[in-house]
Amino acid sequence: MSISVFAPASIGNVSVGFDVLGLSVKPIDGTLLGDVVSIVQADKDSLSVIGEFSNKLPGNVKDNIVWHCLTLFNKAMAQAGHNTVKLALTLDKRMPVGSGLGSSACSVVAALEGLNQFYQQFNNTGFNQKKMLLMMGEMEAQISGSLHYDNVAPCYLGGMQLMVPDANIISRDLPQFDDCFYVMAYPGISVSTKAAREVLPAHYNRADLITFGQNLATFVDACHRNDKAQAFSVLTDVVAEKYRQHLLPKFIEAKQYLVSQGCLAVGISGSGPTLFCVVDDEAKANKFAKWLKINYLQTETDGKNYGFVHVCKVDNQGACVIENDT
Ligand SMILES: Nc1ncnc2c1ncn2[C@@H]1O[C@H](COP(=O)(O)OP(=O)(O)OP(=O)(O)O)[C@@H](O)[C@H]1O
Ligand SMILES: N[C@@H](CCO)C(=O)O
Repeated sequence: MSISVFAPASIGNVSVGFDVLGLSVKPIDGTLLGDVVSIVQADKDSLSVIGEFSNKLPGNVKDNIVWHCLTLFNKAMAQAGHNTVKLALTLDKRMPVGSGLGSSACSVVAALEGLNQFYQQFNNTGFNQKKMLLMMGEMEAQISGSLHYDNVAPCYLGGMQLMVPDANIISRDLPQFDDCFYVMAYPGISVSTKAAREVLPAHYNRADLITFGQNLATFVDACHRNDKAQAFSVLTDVVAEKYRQHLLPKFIEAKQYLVSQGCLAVGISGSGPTLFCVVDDEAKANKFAKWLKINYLQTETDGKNYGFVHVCKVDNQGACVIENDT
């Protein structure tokens, strides 16, 4: 028996909800923007890493977050009194590391959901959604140095997710705007989440605190009322963007251009360097994607260009089984 699970890219923060809001996205051309983990029963536990961005990961597979997911999952199964078997895992690392697209979250979600789906079919065991989210949060915290669900929750559940301070709920699905396009521009350079958190101030002034609360509350209210104009008029980040934008070459110029051309909003996806731009017109989305390809992509220190631009919509499905051979 073998199973493959895909976990999609996501926009952490969505500008107004630092650490508490996230949106899952999928390219409209059908590209699989996310990681895939495949699992098959074997004589011993193993992990192989393949894919375009596999060479950016630790050389020792035991340092790969997917291996840690297997260890954590097996421990939880033992604690619950469930049997486990030896497994061969393959990670297809399709997501660039340190991209702001929730790359580690994609690996964590694909691995844990893959294991859960495997055991549900293998011996009718496994865990509920809440336990799964808790394990995903624990793995994401281990890798990025702080507990935040704004990538793992949308990646796992799909749609737009608002993290709530209630351990019994963790994440709430927010209504979002089906006619919107999210142009995602990954410039091809890496920004570590840890480093991008270290540049943030430890304290914020009262004016920023009030603006933050007002923007997030207005955005959530507008989503519930399906008021697109109001929602995107307040999509402004006073917590991270001004402190991080110097880590993103050409971000300020790109934002200025896109805003001048009438997009609904522009922001940093997660901790960057990916830029996201929201529009409700496909022709405009394609035009901006073309512009970003020419003007936002960078050359890495090895002289190569790893960047890409995708026109996306919201991925309402989240993690899903893409192959199931029983
Ligand atoms: N399967 C994996 N996927 C991604 N990163 C991994 C994985 N396994 C180990 N790592 C390590 O975890 C760290 C991830 O760093 P970081 O949190 O900055 O990246 P990220 O999750 O890709 O960022 P982002 O959420 O902005 O896309 C890197 O040092 C990377 O080598
Ligand atoms: N909310 C996190 C997302 C990291 O991808 C941050 O901005 O640091």
